[in-house]
Amino acid sequence: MGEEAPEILLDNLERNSVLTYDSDSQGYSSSVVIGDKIYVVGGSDDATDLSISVKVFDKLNGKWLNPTVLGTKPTASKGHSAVLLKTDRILILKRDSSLDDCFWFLEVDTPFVKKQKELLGTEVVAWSTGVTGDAPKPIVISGPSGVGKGTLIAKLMKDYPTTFGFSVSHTTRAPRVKEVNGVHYHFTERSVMEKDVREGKFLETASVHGNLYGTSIEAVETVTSAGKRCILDIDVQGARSVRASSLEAIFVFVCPPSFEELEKRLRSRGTETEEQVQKRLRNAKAELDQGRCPGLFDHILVNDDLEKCYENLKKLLALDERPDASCEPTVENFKISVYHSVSIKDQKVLIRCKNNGLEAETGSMFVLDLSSLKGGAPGRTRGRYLSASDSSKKQ
Ligand SMILES: Nc1ncnc2c1ncn2[C@@H]1O[C@H](COP(=O)(O)OP(=O)(O)OP(=O)(O)O)[C@@H](O)[C@H]1O
Ligand SMILES: Nc1nc2c(ncn2[C@@H]2O[C@H](COP(=O)(O)O)[C@@H](O)[C@H]2O)c(=O)[nH]1
Repeated sequence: MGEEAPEILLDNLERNSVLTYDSDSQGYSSSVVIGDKIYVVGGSDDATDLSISVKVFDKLNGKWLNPTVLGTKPTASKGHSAVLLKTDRILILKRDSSLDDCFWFLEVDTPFVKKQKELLGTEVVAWSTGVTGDAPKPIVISGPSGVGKGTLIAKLMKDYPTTFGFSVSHTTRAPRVKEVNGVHYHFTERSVMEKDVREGKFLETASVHGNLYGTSIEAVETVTSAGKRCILDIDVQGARSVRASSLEAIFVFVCPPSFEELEKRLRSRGTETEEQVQKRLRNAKAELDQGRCPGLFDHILVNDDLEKCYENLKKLLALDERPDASCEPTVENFKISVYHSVSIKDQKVLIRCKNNGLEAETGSMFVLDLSSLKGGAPGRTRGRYLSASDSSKKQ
């Protein structure tokens, strides 16, 4: 496309959103105007790129900006529609896709994207996929080293392997004897991890006991894409960063019954040198103070008797559990056809699918309720409630 402004051919939608045919790349793209920028979604020049591409044209200086694209990208489709929602995100409706792959949100100015723009110093956009219902929130488990976080999480994962999934962190620390790369951690060189941090691949990072640790956006997405509830084992600094992010989670702080017992557990684990044990115990004092800071953690658990603590953890997770997404009604035979139109009215996106281009009266209409949407990048956009009207069955 060179330095030319995107050519807007067909104004088929309200609110600055149009579908275009991009003759250079032989693919459909849509252009959405927000302020001084035009977001061109799709129509990649790169034949090897199997995902929907994003380009940004700056109207002020007449230049194309190459944005950093965060999150899992949607795979390319045979076409899509784009609808501007407020001024911070664009809804992309993929044609001929299953319900689970049809609704995507391209965030262009949400709080998460704004923060990443600041951090990276580049233009940033972030993808988030829409999921039905109020999927259960991720669980952040923090507490001083040796308190038993890993032990409690291992029990949960063993008892509920299809419900919970562990967010595998990155760390620059050396692996312990029984630790497996990719299972317990992604063991990484500091320079590699720092580069990934600069490229915006991390939800949070912290320097803990002299090493760098971090949760990548991909680690969380891998778990949620498998339909599981994500568990993060991170330190208090990490919990604070996640709290400040747009990832809505439940925060649990695990305390030892006493400092002496914590020291005993840490030593009996036998994985650290004396010098490292001393460092971890020093840090534990500060962590215990911060853990009690009001507003950071939703629940505090004392891990005295392991079985009792585990029972309490399970109770609080059940308490916070939202109705299972699979209980949400679903639309039968949902598919966005070639001939469709999209409009917004009263917080609702109306999608009219016609059987062909001529018969205006036949086909189906689907309604997406915008008022129930929450969350978003770096997680999923939850609360995607869709209903069908006229010839389509009601959910
Ligand atoms: N309630 C408990 N009573 C006695 N020992 C326990 C209890 N919970 C855990 N432990 C033991 O304490 C040691 C430390 O536990 P664990 O490795 O799970 O801690 P952690 O909080 O994950 O530590 P780190 O943050 O360093 O990874 C382990 O040897 C574990 O078996
Ligand atoms: N902020 C983050 N903290 C993390 C992450 N992964 C683990 N941790 C915390 O580090 C300490 C030490 O862990 P260890 O395995 O070396 O004993 C512990 O408190 C973990 O909770 C992370 O991704 N981010």
